[in-house]
Amino acid sequence: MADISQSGPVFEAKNLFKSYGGLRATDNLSLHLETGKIHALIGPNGAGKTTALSQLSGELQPDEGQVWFCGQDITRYSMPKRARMGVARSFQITAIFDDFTVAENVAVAVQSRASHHFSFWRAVGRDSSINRRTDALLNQVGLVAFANRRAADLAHGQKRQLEIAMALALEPKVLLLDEPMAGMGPTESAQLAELLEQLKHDFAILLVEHDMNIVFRLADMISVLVNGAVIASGTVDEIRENEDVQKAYLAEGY
Ligand SMILES: Nc1ncnc2c1ncn2[C@@H]1O[C@H](COP(=O)(O)OP(=O)(O)OP(=O)(O)O)[C@@H](O)[C@H]1O
Repeated sequence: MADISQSGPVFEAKNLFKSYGGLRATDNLSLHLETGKIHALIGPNGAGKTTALSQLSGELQPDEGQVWFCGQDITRYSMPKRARMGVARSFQITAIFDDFTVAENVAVAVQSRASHHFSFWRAVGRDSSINRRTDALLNQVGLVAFANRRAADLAHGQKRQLEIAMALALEPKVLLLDEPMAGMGPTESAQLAELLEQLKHDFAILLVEHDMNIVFRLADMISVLVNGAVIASGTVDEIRENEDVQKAYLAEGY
């Protein structure tokens, strides 16, 4: 079992390298995540953000380097195993069933978690505990009013909220969010940003995001990736003022 009582970073990447042929997509990448903080990973198109995220989630193995979670080396663990331990990647591991209602989708996720978590069933009735947990998750992400709506009929932003509820059903400690605002209008983005701000108190969050307004609003820490390497890491103010970042990235109008 992972030790979650230790202090310090809950999740850490140490000196990751990943190459495709002659292309170094990840070049000595290190970063750490702490509970209560959002760490944004930004960089121009092709900088290696998705490749990095995939190594953190377990979808991709690094050529070199390590990934640590709660004091345990999880580098060789698969994505499902990491997810069960508490490392959730949204929005690619969660598949919404279009013909199910919103509540049914969340209930499926709750049930799948429960099947790996025997103590969940002790002393409580099976269905009522699933329903209670489902209701709590719908409440947490602001979808209670849509519980009985077909998932296919949700607006784009609501689907993202549903995906977050499904990710939270896994009882994660770490949330790896891959461009959660993609395809959203300003109102939906603002709503999701508000939700992430609430969630961050309980989780360690890595946010890969193109929308710099959202990044500057939400992030506690920012790492800037260029050609697979972190060229700067710091607070929002530090990154805004960093000349290398301005030259390599912000000046390009991102
Ligand atoms: N499976 C692969 N085979 C070969 N090259 C790859 C593969 N996956 C990614 N790459 C290359 O690695 C580099 C980093 O890609 P990646 O998708 O991680 O960047 P990104 O920062 O997420 O880009 P974007 O912001 O456009 O999504 C790119 O040059 C890309 O073409």
